[in-house]
Amino acid sequence: MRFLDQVRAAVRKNNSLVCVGLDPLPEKFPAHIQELNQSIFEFNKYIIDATHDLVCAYKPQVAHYHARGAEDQLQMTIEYIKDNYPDIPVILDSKRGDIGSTADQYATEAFERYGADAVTINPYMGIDTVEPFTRYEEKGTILLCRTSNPGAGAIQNLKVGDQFLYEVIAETAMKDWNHHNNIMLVVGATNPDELKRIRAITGDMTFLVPGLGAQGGDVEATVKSGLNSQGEGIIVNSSRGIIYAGNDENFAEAARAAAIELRDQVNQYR
Ligand SMILES: O=C(O)c1cc(=O)[nH]c(=O)n1[C@@H]1O[C@H](COP(=O)(O)O)[C@@H](O)[C@H]1O
Repeated sequence: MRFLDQVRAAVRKNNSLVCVGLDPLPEKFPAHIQELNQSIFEFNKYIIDATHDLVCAYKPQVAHYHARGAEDQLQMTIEYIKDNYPDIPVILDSKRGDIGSTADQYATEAFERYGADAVTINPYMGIDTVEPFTRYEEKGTILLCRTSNPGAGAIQNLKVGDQFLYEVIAETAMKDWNHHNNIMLVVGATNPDELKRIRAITGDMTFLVPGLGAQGGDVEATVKSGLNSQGEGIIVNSSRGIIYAGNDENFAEAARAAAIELRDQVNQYR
């Protein structure tokens, strides 16, 4: 099934636009999890089991695994989701971007080695660096457009003629690059005005929207600015706000409660 169809089906099945970010930091795990072999995988398993009926996607962020030499646990996490909750798509957050021949390898890594359903990439090197990903027609390619971090505006809000640079990215992605209808954009929840402008440019395109929870994005402004004409079109990510909601024996229940709260807040404004 195509990534966008997988997301749409999961959104409807779970009545949720929430994506849980799997950004493991072992030092933040509860003590009884820290003691386990393969603690990253064990932690993720609890979080996934506790939230799978509340989400439309999971998003493991690769640096959290690579930094600890835990690629095997990333692979096991993705396999666990595929084996147990095959309706929930997996977005590999790797923000790759490189010349075509290298991008080929990154696409192989994301889609063949890890079996991800979608991947985040940096589009600033141009179409030849994006195509190795979009060529996988069933998979999703999610381009950084207007990111959530504090320094983003200094570059992404530069004026190019009478447009902002992030608007050029959005328009180019939609009009010139989206031959297989499998491109999406990252638009941070910390910038509802930009979210609204990008929605106006891109019709019903789907956005990955990180920045709620730990980064302080406003749920109401995000949802109202980001929804498409179907009352969908945003995959709202929270990582730390959900997975570290508790840090004792009941951490999985706390994560579940945080995911329910975010799902319900988002749905309130749909
Ligand atoms: O591509 C991303 O996922 C991403 C883009 C962006 O603009 N901002 C952003 O925070 N992210 C990622 O989204 C997650 C946000 O985590 P929390 O702030 O803990 O919810 C992290 O994995 C970030 O790497």
